[in-house]
Amino acid sequence: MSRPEVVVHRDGDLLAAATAARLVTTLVDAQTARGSASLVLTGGRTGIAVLEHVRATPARDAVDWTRVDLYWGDERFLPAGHPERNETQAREALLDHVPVPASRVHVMEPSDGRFGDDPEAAAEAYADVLAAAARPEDHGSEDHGSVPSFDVCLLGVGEEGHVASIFPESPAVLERERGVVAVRDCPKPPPTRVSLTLPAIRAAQEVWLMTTGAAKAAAVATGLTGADEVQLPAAGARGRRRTLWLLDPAAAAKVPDLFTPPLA
Ligand SMILES: O=C(O)[C@H](O)[C@@H](O)[C@H](O)[C@H](O)COP(=O)(O)O
Repeated sequence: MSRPEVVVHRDGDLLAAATAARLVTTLVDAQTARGSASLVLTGGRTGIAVLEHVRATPARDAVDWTRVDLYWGDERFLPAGHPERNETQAREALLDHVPVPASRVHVMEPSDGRFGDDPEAAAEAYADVLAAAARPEDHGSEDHGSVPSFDVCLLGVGEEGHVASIFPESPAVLERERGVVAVRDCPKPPPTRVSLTLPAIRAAQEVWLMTTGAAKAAAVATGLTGADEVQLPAAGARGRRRTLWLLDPAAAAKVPDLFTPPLA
């Protein structure tokens, strides 16, 4: 597992633009090396802003969108097309604007989908989707079920240190075997969600935690300086090859000097 690195961008808009540029380059590199690329999307303001910037940059055409597999780190368990679904927001921000084939957009089931109002069944179905995409060489040291070694996993960070829908001291953060779980009574609305677990996130080659604003500063500093993942799930979100915290100055304000390189 990789050691976290920190990049501090001058403001939130620049962070989203620079992360979009980083993402385009990383997807191109993965396609050059392997023929296709895989990306885990996140909900939240920063994650969606990054997708809007990808859409706006002419460099997005350097990516062969017909050879990108898209997954979600978590989904708000709502009816299909609901404006609060992470899928709906990602489609509007980017996916409706690039030629990604429907067969490569791996959504978590909505609450009016194949399994109706049963988030546990939706989670199990998503675990099957991931298992079908995993290759033998993707198996890592953790027993997370079978999960592809995603090229990049994007994550937002909550004020109390949640990532995806993995909240402090919740059943999801304690999960060691399954790669996907249903989440109930989630403190951030809506209360019912489906989420990857930390072991599944750690199957990714690169994990990018993106956040802005003073409200996140304590969680960021604690997450970077040795917190227990059960108390602060972001601390346990690491990539196999790279773990990047992409911050604005307000979110980075409490990070010890050692971690904060000059503004980018
Ligand atoms: O579906 C969601 O709500 C998320 O995936 C969640 O984990 C989000 O990324 C964080 O809460 C940060 O959200 P902001 O970027 O809006 O602060």
